[in-house]
Amino acid sequence: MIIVRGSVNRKEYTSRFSKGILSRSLIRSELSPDKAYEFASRIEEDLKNKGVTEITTDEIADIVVKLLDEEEEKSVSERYLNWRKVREAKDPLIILIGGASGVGTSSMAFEISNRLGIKTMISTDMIREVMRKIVSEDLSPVIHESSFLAYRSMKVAPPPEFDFVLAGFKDQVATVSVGVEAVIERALKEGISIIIEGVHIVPGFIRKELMEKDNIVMFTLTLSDEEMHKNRFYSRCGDIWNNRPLEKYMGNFEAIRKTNAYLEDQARKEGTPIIDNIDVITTVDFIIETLTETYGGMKHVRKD
Ligand SMILES: Nc1ncnc2c1ncn2[C@@H]1O[C@H](COP(=O)(O)OP(=O)(O)OP(=O)(O)O)[C@@H](O)[C@H]1O
Ligand SMILES: O=C(O)[C@@H](CO)OP(=O)(O)O
Repeated sequence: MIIVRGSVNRKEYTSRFSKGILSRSLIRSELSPDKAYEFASRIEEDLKNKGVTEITTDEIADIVVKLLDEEEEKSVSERYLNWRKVREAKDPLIILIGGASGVGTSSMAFEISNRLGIKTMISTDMIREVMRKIVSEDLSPVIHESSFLAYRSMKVAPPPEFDFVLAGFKDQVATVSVGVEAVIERALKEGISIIIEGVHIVPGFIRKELMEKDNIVMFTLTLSDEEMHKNRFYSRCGDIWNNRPLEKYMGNFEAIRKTNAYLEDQARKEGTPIIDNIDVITTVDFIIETLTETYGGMKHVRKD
């Protein structure tokens, strides 16, 4: 039996060498499950042949990187190392992924959570749903509508020179942002990494003293191609569990595109990393590389 020594959140642990655990971290680096399991089996076999009975996670990582560099593209070992940088950091990582309805924030959040092994993920739609139960429609009518339809329930119509769709959208975002900040503060207090995604993650709406922390990183997803954006709604409505009617989004597509343009403007104004969410791998690589540049720097890697 091979004993593995490692540490998580500065707590030392020992466990038996597991091909399954090693395979999962290789799959996160975009290796196919079969190849990941084959690599894990070869590494275990090699350790046994050398009579190794105890090894550290860092030593395993060195063996993995050497093998990946010998047999795979450089990008695979880079992904593997990026993932370890983020996991070894001493501060919890709070990733905020915003974008207009249908752009792909939920899907990208799921991909990133898999790639980085971040287990906690919440959507701003869920936060809004909780707020709807607590805050009555009389008190805050704007949160009881979709973001792109919030204008319909504004108590006072905006001045004629204002865009009414964006006036309602901003009202709802400002209100739901209070809930988003509460989740961020709780994650910081508990010391857990989390991904928060949704239309209410808008640059400029989260308190500056939170956004100035370099373990809180926001991304804005956009879709410059309107047809591709429309197709995203068709694709989502094809999901078997989907109960959101396609007509609602197609019938308000122009309003949704206005929120997309507004999100882009806010991202440019606030210097928020923005990506055209055309392709899953490109988007995920962009987010991971940006995180590694900002968050993965030496100042975050655990010293002890
Ligand atoms: N990069 C991508 N490439 C191809 N398809 C994508 C991509 N991102 C998302 N999709 C698909 O687009 C559809 C909408 O994605 P998703 O549900 O994540 O959007 P959303 O932004 O969360 O929407 P909403 O905020 O309204 O829930 C889904 O069917 C998803 O599979
Ligand atoms: O408010 C919105 O824009 C969307 C975002 O997902 O939510 P709903 O499905 O309630 O319209």
